[in-house]
Amino acid sequence: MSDEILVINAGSSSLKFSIFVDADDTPEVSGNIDGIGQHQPARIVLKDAAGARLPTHGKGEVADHGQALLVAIDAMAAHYPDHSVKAVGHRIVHGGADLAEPTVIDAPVLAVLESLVPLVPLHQPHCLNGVRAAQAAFPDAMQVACFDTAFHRTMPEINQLCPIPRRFFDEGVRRYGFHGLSYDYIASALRRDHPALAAGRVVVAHLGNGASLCGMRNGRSVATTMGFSALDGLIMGTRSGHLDPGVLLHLLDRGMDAAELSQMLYHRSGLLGISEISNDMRVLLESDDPRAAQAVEVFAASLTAHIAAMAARLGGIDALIFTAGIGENAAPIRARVCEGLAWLGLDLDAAANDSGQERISTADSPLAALVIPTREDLPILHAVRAQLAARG
Ligand SMILES: Nc1ncnc2c1ncn2[C@@H]1O[C@H](COP(=O)(O)OP(=O)(O)O)[C@@H](O)[C@H]1O
Ligand SMILES: CC(=O)OP(=O)(O)O
Ligand SMILES: [Mg+2]
Repeated sequence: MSDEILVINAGSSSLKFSIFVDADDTPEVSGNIDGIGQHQPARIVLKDAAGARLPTHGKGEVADHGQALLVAIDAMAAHYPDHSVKAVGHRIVHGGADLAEPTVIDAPVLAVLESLVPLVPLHQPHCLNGVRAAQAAFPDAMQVACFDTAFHRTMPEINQLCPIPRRFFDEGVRRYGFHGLSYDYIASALRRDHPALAAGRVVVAHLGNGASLCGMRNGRSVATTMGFSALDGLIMGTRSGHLDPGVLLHLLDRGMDAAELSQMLYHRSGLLGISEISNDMRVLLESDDPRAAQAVEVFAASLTAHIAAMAARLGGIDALIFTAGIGENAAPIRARVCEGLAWLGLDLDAAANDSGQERISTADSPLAALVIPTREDLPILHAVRAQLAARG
């Protein structure tokens, strides 16, 4: 019998999990359950410590993130029967204005997290379903919340203000920013492997289903493209990103209500909305439909423009980092963006980009471009270990 730490990352329609046994950072078993609540069979991928695929048995629909956690626990138990989970670390998308440090979840903390559901309706309910399912499955385990908003608490107030009447800021309508666990990991990987770049002006592009940029100086967040909600900034798989607010007024005026608008902006916009084919970048890159090509073009152009704007906020840029599903895997997207930033001093090494190297800019490129796979589970794991150590 051994003591394990389970790390859970509940996304909008996926649940990623990793189970750690030893003192190192390699999970014994990790998995991704995708397609949750989509009224179709979920996709379950399990891997062992060496990254090799493990067989899975689940083929049915997975209705919500609570059920997904049970699927994950079953899958884990099948491959690793002798387990006793000592602590569970959760990615919680929103910590609000008050919660930033990793926090042990008790009833009052859970109530605060519940109160933030209206701010991130696509994410926070799933995170909390995961917490409740983990509490039920492991009643004696410590549950620790780690927040996506926390990394951005260092942003100066001018980058947290929305340009609407100031009183709304005091009511909580402010730019919080998300994907902070990913940015936290990238900042630490840069400090470890590229200390000179880490000390400089860096733009990190987290390009998954949700996508955002973080502008960092000396490894700390200065500005980010997601704001009050996870809708702002870059064009995403099914979310609009930045949008003329006049469009929303027009649609409200035409009789759309808030629920319909929300459904459209979160689930039917972005790459899916423009292409009418898919939210999945792989599908769009392989398609020969002109609408797919247009969606890819709009995505890349918007991304390039936002990176340039972020560089201006930082007063210049020393490194551009690509991460998450699209950033790590979509070489054609990286190529378009890097070529569009040649005027900023980015000299792409096309062969390095196509062959999956870490550095994709030439050796003497003034602006360095790197691909660094993200590990959102690691800041959570380290926070859980610290909480366990603090409690003896
Ligand atoms: N080989 C690939 N080429 C292009 N896009 C890819 C590739 N692999 C994954 N992706 C894209 O990555 C996205 C999912 O990224 P991921 O970081 O797993 O998202 P999330 O954590 O938000 O669910 C999808 O849009 C998918 O199409
Ligand atoms: C906050 C957010 O957009 O998360 P994800 O990319 O996991 O959807
Ligand atoms: Mg994600």
